[in-house]
Amino acid sequence: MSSVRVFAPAKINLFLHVVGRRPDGYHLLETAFRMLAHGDWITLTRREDGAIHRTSTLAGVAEESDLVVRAARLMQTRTNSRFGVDIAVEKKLPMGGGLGGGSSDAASVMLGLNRLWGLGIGRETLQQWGLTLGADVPFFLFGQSAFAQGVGEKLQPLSLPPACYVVVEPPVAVPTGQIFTADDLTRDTEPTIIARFPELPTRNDLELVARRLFPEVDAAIEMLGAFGEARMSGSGSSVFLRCADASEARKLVAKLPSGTQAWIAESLDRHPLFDWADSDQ
Ligand SMILES: C[C@](O)(CO)[C@H](O)COP(=O)(O)OP(=O)(O)OC[C@H]1O[C@@H](n2ccc(N)nc2=O)[C@H](O)[C@@H]1O
Ligand SMILES: Nc1ncnc2c1ncn2[C@@H]1O[C@H](COP(=O)(O)OP(=O)(O)OP(=O)(O)O)[C@@H](O)[C@H]1O
Repeated sequence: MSSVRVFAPAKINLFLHVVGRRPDGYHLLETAFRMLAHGDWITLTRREDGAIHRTSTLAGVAEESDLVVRAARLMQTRTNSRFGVDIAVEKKLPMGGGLGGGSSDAASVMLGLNRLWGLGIGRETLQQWGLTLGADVPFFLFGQSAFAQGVGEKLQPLSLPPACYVVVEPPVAVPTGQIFTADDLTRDTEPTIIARFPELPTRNDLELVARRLFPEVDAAIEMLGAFGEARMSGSGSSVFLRCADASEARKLVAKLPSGTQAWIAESLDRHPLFDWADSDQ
């Protein structure tokens, strides 16, 4: 095998509570992550000369700072692999959309190279390495619905019934750092107890700040909220709503104003590359 085409799913945060702040300024979170069957596609072609290249373009992101290239370099450095790779990304997920697109791309490259370069690295090791690329990367490597603590790296499996979601992408990219540094962000939500989720009331603590700073997010929550409990994912901008089934989701999307960027996706219980990580000894 010298070439693989791999999927990089979106994630949504079913809730997101900010429960504290670390001395380095990073925030302690409690969140429930779930993957969706909608995402980017990445083709990895092994190179024998050790070079790592991105062969597609991504507006505003230079090759060396692209998370797919950084993920490949990380795998090469940590394992001393003699192989290289050409990476082509078919980008479907918006940047600054709160759907973890960049993190998911990075995780799929790590899993893809684990197989393409014959590395056999264990899942927990990959999760530790992945955290250096972004807070959401360990979740995608974990590969199943999860309750997360810390900055998102302490993960426990979460059993959730299958569900269908409508996701609206407002026409704006939200910089995550701008939301976390806002003066009016509340940082003292009581820690929740995983055993009591989903009975306990939850919310996304980043939502109020994002709505204030980005009117497009506010408008999307108002629009989708007319049909049920619409919620923002991550630090925004995307907004999601759970529907009873795909047929209800299609009816709902048909009622949205023309020009709305919206899609429907089923939940994904297992990452398609889950088996490409070994278990740690
Ligand atoms: C909000 C979430 O999407 C929830 O899943 C993630 O925690 C965000 O993860 P991410 O996009 O990978 O964020 P990063 O690129 O690591 O962080 C961007 C900036 O957001 C702030 N940040 C991020 C995560 C966190 N737990 N606390 C923070 O304060 C930091 O200022 C950081 O410099
Ligand atoms: N392959 C990549 N795909 C997307 N963004 C990338 C990639 N590589 C680097 N980036 C940078 O990372 C930033 C965050 O991108 P990403 O799509 O992960 O945001 P997000 O959907 O808001 O994620 P999160 O839910 O983690 O906040 C982008 O604005 C971009 O500058």
